Amino acid sequence: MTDSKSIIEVRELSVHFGHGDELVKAVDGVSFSIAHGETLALVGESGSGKSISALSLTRLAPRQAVYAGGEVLFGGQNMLDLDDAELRKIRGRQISYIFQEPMVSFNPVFTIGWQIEEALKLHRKDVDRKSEIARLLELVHLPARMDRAYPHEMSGGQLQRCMIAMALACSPELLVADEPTTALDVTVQREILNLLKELSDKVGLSTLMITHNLGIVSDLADRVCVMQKGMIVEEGKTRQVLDDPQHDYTKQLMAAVPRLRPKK
Ligand SMILES: Nc1ncnc2c1ncn2[C@@H]1O[C@H](COP(=O)(O)OP(=O)(O)OP(=O)(O)O)[C@@H](O)[C@H]1O
Repeated sequence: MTDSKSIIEVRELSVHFGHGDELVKAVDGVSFSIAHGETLALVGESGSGKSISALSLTRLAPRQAVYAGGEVLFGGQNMLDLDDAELRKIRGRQISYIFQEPMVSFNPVFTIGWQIEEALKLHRKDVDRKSEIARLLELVHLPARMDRAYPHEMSGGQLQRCMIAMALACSPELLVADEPTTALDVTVQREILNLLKELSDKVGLSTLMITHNLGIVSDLADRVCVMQKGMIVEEGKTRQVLDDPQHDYTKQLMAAVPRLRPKK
């Protein structure tokens, strides 16, 4: 069981690829938990195991991955023990993902409204779908008429808003956002981050945010786990980790952030 404050608890998770000389310990004994309404950031350089950790929460890591040990406790069950049918009920409905590239997450031949409606049909048969689509678009600050637009008619920022609306369509308990703004230009990034912050306050969503951007961590995360080579090397409240990093690797990440203002 998870402790009562945690929505999800990852214990000693290990995920490997390959074997023998080619064994890659993508995730190597990782433990973390996320409380209700909390935003936890996983940070670390490329290849440190952030995405594989996040995908493993619902056993979505690539087919070749071997879940070599540990547990992912959610709703009193170990996700790694569930069968595909049980996992499908949780994915999208209780745990939703948003990814870096919104364009690849939408089907180009259907309108945005149609695609949100399909998510509602699948998971929330009880709602009035038309008004729910309008409510979701409004939640992400898009006009309701955007439901008739096709993905190619939207800007990158608008599409990422739609992606968030779609992720929220099933009122998930946990949102996993994997580099959600990396593909966007800087001003649009800021708008999307503000929206995610607003939603986490308004909807009380728990969020796992994956990023290599410490600016995002500073603005959005309550707590942060720093990953290096598949392991968590430092963990703590965001301010504490950013203001007083203990591990050399965290210090290096901090030093790599470009400064706009010269140090006094
Ligand atoms: N399909 C795969 N086959 C083999 N190895 C893989 C596969 N997917 C990921 N890996 C390896 O697992 C390790 C962790 O990858 P992961 O994508 O989790 O890193 P990351 O920290 O999210 O990096 P990035 O920020 O670049 O996405 C890397 O060494 C990567 O090469």
